[in-house]
Order: sequence, then structure tokens, then C-alpha cells
Amino acid sequence: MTSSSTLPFPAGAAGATPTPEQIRRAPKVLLHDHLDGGVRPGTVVDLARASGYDGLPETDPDKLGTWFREAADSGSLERYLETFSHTVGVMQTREALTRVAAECAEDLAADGVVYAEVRYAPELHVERGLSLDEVVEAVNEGFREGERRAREAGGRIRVGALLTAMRHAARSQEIAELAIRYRDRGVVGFDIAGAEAGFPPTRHLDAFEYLQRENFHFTIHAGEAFGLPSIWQALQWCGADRLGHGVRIIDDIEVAEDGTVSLGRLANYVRDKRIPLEMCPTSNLQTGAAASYAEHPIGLLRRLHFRVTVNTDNRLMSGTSMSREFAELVAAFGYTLDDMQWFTVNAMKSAFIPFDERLAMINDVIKPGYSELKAEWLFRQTAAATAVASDSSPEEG
Ligand SMILES: O=c1[nH]cnc2c1ncn2[C@@H]1O[C@H](CO)[C@@H](O)[C@H]1O
Ligand SMILES: [Zn+2]
Repeated sequence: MTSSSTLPFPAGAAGATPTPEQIRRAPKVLLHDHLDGGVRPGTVVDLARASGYDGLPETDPDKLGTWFREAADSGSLERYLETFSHTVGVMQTREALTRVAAECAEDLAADGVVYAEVRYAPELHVERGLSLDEVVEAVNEGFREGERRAREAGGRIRVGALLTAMRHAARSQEIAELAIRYRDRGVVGFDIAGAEAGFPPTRHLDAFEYLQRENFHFTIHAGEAFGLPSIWQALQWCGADRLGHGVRIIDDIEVAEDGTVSLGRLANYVRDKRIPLEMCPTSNLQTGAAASYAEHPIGLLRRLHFRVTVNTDNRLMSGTSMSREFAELVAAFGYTLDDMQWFTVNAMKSAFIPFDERLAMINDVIKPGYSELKAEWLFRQTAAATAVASDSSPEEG
């Protein structure tokens, strides 16, 4: 351990506790969401029927949604990932990809997400003859359509795509080149995903070095199902801009009984360099990376001022949304609107779009949105105080 300090006051000790409705309306920023992990259950059923995919475990949308949540609740990342065969199985045509992407943008906007980076692995969508380029174009078309629908519904969202390469496969260089081809057309970054144990990020070093030479951005799933070596490789060998999950950084932090905290060299590096952590609490509970919301490392990491962000990972498999992730954290840690704003500004600062555009989102959308919600809260407090005061004043005789 290389440095120690005392834990600052818990976040959320006083201030505006958001209501569920305010959590939904609050502007939110999502950096880690898988397109094939967020399909509407009804859409999986429709697409399976239309394409002749007969492998679904349930054909009633409600039952299918429950099946995904329960099957993903397996305690292991490998078993969690098996459930994706059904969504990927029905996402093999242009129309299917466009529809899923449009609905994704629509659903996120309805949940109050104003900026999202949504990832998918093009190599998983070529079983029926689409080229990698056609996959990207179909998804882009869907995101633009979803943004349009959100505007028509009186909302707003901007969606950027991250192209994922599967870490057990050997197509990362090809996918990195695909991302560069589309860097000015909807693709804002690159990622690797899939089973982590046994597939270290350095397997894909060529792709990462290529992307660095191209001045491009990438995140790496690391420190989810495997620990510190994976995080260390992702940062110090591969040059990741952000960490997908990164929860295991907690293994490099010690909290003594008296509240003294010691960070190891890697944890210090992550905090000093403001490396964004894309945390996905519900997903981590399902894969066994954390035992409960209250015990999730996000609580400690937020108190220690790591660059923490809140994400959904897979809305279908986790039965979640940005609002639900925040509601769980509010319940577990007493987070306030100020905490929500802090997580949201962190996420916007860490996005892969240009600096001036991130700044504009923070100043024109995020801060005014939270100010409005905090003003509502103050108004409620004042109204409640006035009501108490008049209740306790002596009755006129
Ligand atoms: O939390 C995760 N960890 C690692 N891989 C994941 C996670 N969620 C989804 N995928 C994998 O990423 C692919 C492309 O979206 C999915 O098909 C799934 O295999
Ligand atoms: Zn993920």
C-alpha cells in the first residue's frame, strides 16, 4: 500500500433525496450499455417469429423477460453470457438491427438518458450474410431513427456507437479498422467484451496499438470476472481510456477498522489519472462480482473520489434501466440529487465525443436539469416546513 488517508464524510448525508419520478426525469448519461443486452422482450419474440428462429425458451414476452433475468442471475459471467445467444440469434438482418437500435434509443430517451454510448459486436451479426459494414450502417440508421422518435415525443437523446470485438475471437484488428472507417459516421469508440478469465486484453494488443496511432478512443471490459492483472494490462499495456466495470480495483484498496484507507499503486494510478470506471451494479450482482447493492464497491469508490459512473450493462438480462440503477443506489447509500449530478457529470466528462460537445452537454443540459429538480425539492421542503408551522400554531378561538 502506498498512500493512506481518512475516509471523507459519506456522500448523501444531507440534501435532496430524489423521488422515483425525479430520478426518471433527471438528465442521465450512459456509457456502458450493450445493444444485444437491451432488446425489448416483445421484440425478441417478434423477430424470432419473422426470421424462423426457433430456439427461444419462451414465446410470451413477459415470461421471456423473466427467463432472461433468471437465467442471467447465475453467479458467473460465463453463464450470464450464454443468454445472449437468443438476442444475437434474432439480430441477423438489416431490419432487425435497425429496429433494435431505434427502440434502444427510444427507451433510453424515455428513461431520461440524454447521451448514451451503446456497444455491440459487429462480428456476431454476420451469420446470415451481412457484411461488417452493413451491420454498422443498419445500427446507425436505427439510432438516428430512435433519436428522431425521441424528439417527436418531446424528449432528446444523442447516441454514439462503440464497436466491440469479442475477446475469445481473433477479429479485433478487423473491428478496430471498421471503427476507424466509421469514426465520423456514428462510431465514437471501441471495446472488447466476453469471458474475461483466460482472455487477457493483451491478446488484442495489435488492435489497441493501431487505435492509439489513429488517435481513437477505447474502453476495455476489465476487473469484472478477473482481478487486478486484467485492469493493469488494460491500462498499462493496452492504453485503455476507460474501464468497463473495473470493480475489482477494490482489491487494491484497504480500509482499516479506524477508517484509514490505503491505496495500492494501481488504485492510486486509476484515481490520480481520473480513469473513468463504468460501474454496472445490478449486472455485477448477477455475475457474482458484488454481493449486494450496499456492499458494491461503488459506495467506497465514490467516497474516495474515483471517476465513477453509473451504467446499465444489459437492460434485458438485468431487468434494469438507468433510473432503476440510480434508485437502488439512492436506497443503498442515501444518494441525493447532488450525487446523481456528480455521477452524471463524471460520465459526460468521460464520453468519447469531442471536448466542446461534452462541455455543452454539461452546461446546457445536465446542470440546468439538476438545478430545476433541486429547486423543486427546495420548494417541497419549504412547503412542508410551512405546513408544520401552521399546524403547530394555536387555533383561533
Ligand atoms: O458485462 C459483460 N462482460 C463481458 N461481456 C459482456 C458483458 N455484457 C455483454 N457482454 C458481451 O458483449 C457482447 C457484445 O455486446 C455480447 O454479445 C456479450 O457476449
Ligand atoms: Zn458490459
